[in-house]
Amino acid sequence: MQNNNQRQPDIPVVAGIPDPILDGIANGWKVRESTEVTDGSVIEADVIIIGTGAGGGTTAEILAKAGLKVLMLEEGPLKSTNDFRMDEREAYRDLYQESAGRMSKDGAMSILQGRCVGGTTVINWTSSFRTPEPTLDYWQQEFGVEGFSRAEMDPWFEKMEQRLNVAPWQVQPNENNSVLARGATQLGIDWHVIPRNVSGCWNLGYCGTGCPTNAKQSMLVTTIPAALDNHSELVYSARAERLIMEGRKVLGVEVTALGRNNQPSGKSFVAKAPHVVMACGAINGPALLLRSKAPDPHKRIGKRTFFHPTTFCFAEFEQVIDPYYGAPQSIYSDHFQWLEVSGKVGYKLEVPPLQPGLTSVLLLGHGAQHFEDISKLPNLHAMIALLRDGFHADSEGGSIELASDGTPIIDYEINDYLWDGVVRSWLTMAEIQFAAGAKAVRASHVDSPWFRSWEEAKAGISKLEFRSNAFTAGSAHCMGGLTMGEDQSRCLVDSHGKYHHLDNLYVFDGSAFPTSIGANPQLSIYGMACKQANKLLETIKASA
Ligand SMILES: Cc1cc2nc3c(=O)[nH]c(=O)nc-3n(C[C@H](O)[C@H](O)[C@H](O)COP(=O)(O)OP(=O)(O)OC[C@H]3O[C@@H](n4cnc5c(N)ncnc54)[C@H](O)[C@@H]3O)c2cc1C
Repeated sequence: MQNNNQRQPDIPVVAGIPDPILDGIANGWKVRESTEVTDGSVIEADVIIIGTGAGGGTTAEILAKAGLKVLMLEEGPLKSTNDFRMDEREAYRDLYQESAGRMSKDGAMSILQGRCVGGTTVINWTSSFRTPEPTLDYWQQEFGVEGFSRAEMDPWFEKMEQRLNVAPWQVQPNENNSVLARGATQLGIDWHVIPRNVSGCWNLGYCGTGCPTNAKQSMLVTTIPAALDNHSELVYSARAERLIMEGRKVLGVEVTALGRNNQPSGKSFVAKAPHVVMACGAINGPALLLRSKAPDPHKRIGKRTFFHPTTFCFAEFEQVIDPYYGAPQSIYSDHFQWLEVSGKVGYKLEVPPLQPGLTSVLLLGHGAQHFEDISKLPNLHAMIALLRDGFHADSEGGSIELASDGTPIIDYEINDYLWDGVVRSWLTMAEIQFAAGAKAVRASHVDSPWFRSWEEAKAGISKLEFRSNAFTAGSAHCMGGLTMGEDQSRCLVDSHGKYHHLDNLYVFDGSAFPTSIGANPQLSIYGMACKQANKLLETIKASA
């Protein structure tokens, strides 16, 4: 057991760890920064993969190992082991979309998403869940998705779990996570240990700033090196600007070479291949298709974009929590998740890591009160509830539009249906925190005081008013926008991930989900991409 009154020692800067990317480049991998590609030139390949995150990395390894010449295009920079210094400021600037400042159009939801080689897998918190069965069933019933039953998907999940070393976390949870387990046990709420995709994890807690020890089995240290070992090519800081199309065929991709500060360098090139896989994730995937004016007879591009809108509840404890150290998410509860599949919104309970920069934003407020709140950080705990959006007529998701410069605008509203879930989740979290021994609890709403007892919180939280921008609704789970299913009037890609209205375009990433997942999405994407990339491989072989 951890002694809560004993502070953990300062963690030294991690040094002397091998850097697989630098080693690979030294050994002759084909890796170029986009500005090294000759302006106006054409790169040819068997398959182009746009984006190198969960979907892109998985696909690249499978196709490259089968002997195909794969070209990976990634808009973000290439950063690796030696660049990851557990420094929030550097990480948000270098590894996140819009330097971690991505927001919904009304400013009410903060959206964290990756932008680097390896995508969001480089900065995620390693929780690894298979797609819940009710979600798979719902997709089949509502969208005609085929081949995604529990029995059909499990072998693909198992394959990726083995590839990425997914296993329940064996180490004692940190105090931040223990609060959830303790409070839930007190109240008879069931909880479980989270499986993580790590190998030899040092338990540092800074997964969100890039793993400095290569323990996190992100695409950066697993599938991308495997693809590069098998004669693939990677061009980074390379933004797919537009698809080049003729009739029902994609001929190639216009690529903008990004230079300093992620801005266009003035150079561009074209990539050509008989098959193009989009794996640039939700938000940016739909934006690419909108910029390209891709065929969309039913105006579905960007529609049904989901986020697991996430609510926060903070608690102050007498004992030290040190919420920034240790595996970020190791305990969860689905007690309130599946009470009704498509009725009132369900939610998953987890515990986020509280690095100081992130926490100062999430805590809301300003001035002396904010200073006082953030000063309590070593004794603070936070719990999150991830609302399962997309399973109800009043939860149709957001939509993606284009700004005048072609960048995505995210229109997503917290409506009455979701607000009901927001309030219920705050009540649940506050009750668990008090049951675990919290001395004060605060919902992440500007009008919420620090409540001193569960009775006070119960009365106070129910009175908090809905106002856009008055409370924290964050998201680290961007999903949907290019709905998968066989009903072409509602869906854009078929159950194999092929775009319905083009013959050689595929979407293998989280944007294809017809709803949110109801669990952290990475393993759903790995399993789905693994299945779909193998199917694509069969198709390519059959047509050779
Ligand atoms: C802080 C944080 C913590 C998280 N924790 C977890 C967790 O614990 N468990 C879990 O399951 N999930 C977690 N997630 C989410 C999970 O990592 C993502 O859902 C998943 O990686 C998405 O996979 P993807 O393939 O759809 O897209 P991504 O992994 O985001 O990859 C898309 C890639 O495409 C690139 N790209 C975009 N547009 C273009 C373009 N036009 N041209 C070229 N490249 C482009 C992007 O830069 C990016 O690298 C977390 C996310 C965040 C932000």
